[in-house]
Amino acid sequence: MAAPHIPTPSDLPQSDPPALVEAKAELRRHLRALRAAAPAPGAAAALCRRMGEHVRAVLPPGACVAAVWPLPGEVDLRGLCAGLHEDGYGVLLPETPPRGQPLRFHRWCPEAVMHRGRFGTLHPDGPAARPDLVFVPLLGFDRRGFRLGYGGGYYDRTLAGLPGVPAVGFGLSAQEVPAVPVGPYDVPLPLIVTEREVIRV
Ligand SMILES: Nc1nc2c(c(=O)[nH]1)N(C=O)[C@@H](CNc1ccc(C(=O)N[C@@H](CCC(=O)O)C(=O)O)cc1)CN2
Ligand SMILES: Nc1ncnc2c1ncn2[C@@H]1O[C@H](COP(=O)(O)OP(=O)(O)OP(=O)(O)O)[C@@H](O)[C@H]1O
Repeated sequence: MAAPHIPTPSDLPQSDPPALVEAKAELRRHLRALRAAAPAPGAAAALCRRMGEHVRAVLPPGACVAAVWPLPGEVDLRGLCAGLHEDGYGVLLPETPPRGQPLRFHRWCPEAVMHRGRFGTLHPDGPAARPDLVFVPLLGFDRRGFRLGYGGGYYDRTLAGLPGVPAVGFGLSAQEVPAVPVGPYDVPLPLIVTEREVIRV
């Protein structure tokens, strides 16, 4: 059997084709509107609980988990971050670099000084660190593990630079769609946690 073809930067276009960019933008608008409706009571707390259970099942204390500091409208992971920190896990949060670069992760603790970054994000002061697991925020997702974010391509680029590091998508079940439109850089997530289930692809 022929070896699978792994695309390299030299044979991939620099961005998605225009029709795909438009299809993703349209779905983002739809998902943002959907998200603006109040989520089911308890759904965010249930999602955070499942995410914490997943970390504790697959990683020993001392390991580093990359989460995100909430942007408006997103599930708030700050309680999860505090709980993991309390249990001895390293908690990392992303610094958002200029578009085209991968995210840089910094260690967070409850006393951390937070800096304002691009697109309204906040990240902790302090040294950069390598995660042992990356939680990936989802605006939308499908059962094949494909995801849609805010369109920066940040996570696709970041995960491409962290081979072997488990990536776990997270979102509310209301964010599931039949099929996310995908391009050459979109790599499916092996695992997605929602408030209802853990989807293994
Ligand atoms: N909480 C959180 N942090 C995160 C992400 C995320 O999805 N959620 N990211 C995931 O990659 C990175 C930041 N990526 C982003 C990329 C683009 C935009 C953006 O274009 N924002 C628009 C408008 C947003 C809106 O319509 O509300 C803007 O600020 O103009 C925001 C974040 C890293 N940190
Ligand atoms: N590894 C990569 N190398 C080069 N270009 C990439 C890479 N990953 C994604 N891109 C390009 O970045 C652009 C944005 O990607 P996409 O629309 O998939 O973002 P997203 O996954 O929704 O955003 P995010 O990852 O920031 O949440 C697309 O044009 C895509 O082709």
